Amino acid sequence: MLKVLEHPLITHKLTQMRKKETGTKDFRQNLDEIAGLMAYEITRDLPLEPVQIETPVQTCNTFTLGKEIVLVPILRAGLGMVNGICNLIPTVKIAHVGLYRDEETLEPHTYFEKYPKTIHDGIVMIVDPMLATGGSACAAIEMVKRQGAKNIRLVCLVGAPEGVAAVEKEHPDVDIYLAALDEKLNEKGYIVPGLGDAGDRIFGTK
Ligand SMILES: O=P(O)(O)OC[C@H]1O[C@H](OP(=O)(O)OP(=O)(O)O)[C@H](O)[C@@H]1O
Ligand SMILES: O=c1cc[nH]c(=O)[nH]1
Ligand SMILES: [Mg+2]
Repeated sequence: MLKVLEHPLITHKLTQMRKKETGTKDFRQNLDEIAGLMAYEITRDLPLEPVQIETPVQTCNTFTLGKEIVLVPILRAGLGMVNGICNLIPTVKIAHVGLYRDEETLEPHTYFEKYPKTIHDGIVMIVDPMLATGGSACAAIEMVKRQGAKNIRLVCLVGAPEGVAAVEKEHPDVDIYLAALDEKLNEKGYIVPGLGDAGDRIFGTK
């Protein structure tokens, strides 16, 4: 399932990020804010479990979140989405998946992985601003599946049709959430119109 989260605040903030003159500080801040807004939409269907509590007035039958949520940022750029989501769901556990895309072959390479023990039982949200060829996302999904994860959502800011198709083909069980579905990839594998290299813009490495 692909869902493009169309919301005026998300669109406005993404436009600020796309502008080439936007510097590191504003790029990071807008990414942070969009990640929070996306998390609000994506968590609408989270399972709740019944609890009985005491209010100052009387006994109350109500609900709390029933499942642990595991956030999986794909390093580096995915780190830029962690704070915004943590602000909304402070109890999330955080895994880390280190992947970089070879600039020539566009193939993903793994350099780090670390997971909470309960990942197999949680609702897993893999986050990365960019879904280009889909190679990195598919590799991250395979990595969390190897840890036993079953309930997996992929949350990206900007996606290319090629990346969406790759994830849908290899992992039809994974729901994909985007803030925008762009036109295509260029000859270097960059998303068009896109926003450039997300990692470099977040961390100021270019
Ligand atoms: O869909 P794909 O074709 O795999 O491309 C997308 C990946 O490329 C970027 O990471 P990059 O390799 O630049 O690493 P970085 O986050 O460390 O900059 C981006 O953050 C994704 O992880
Ligand atoms: O457009 C793109 C494609 C891959 N990675 C990025 O950071 N940007
Ligand atoms: Mg990069």
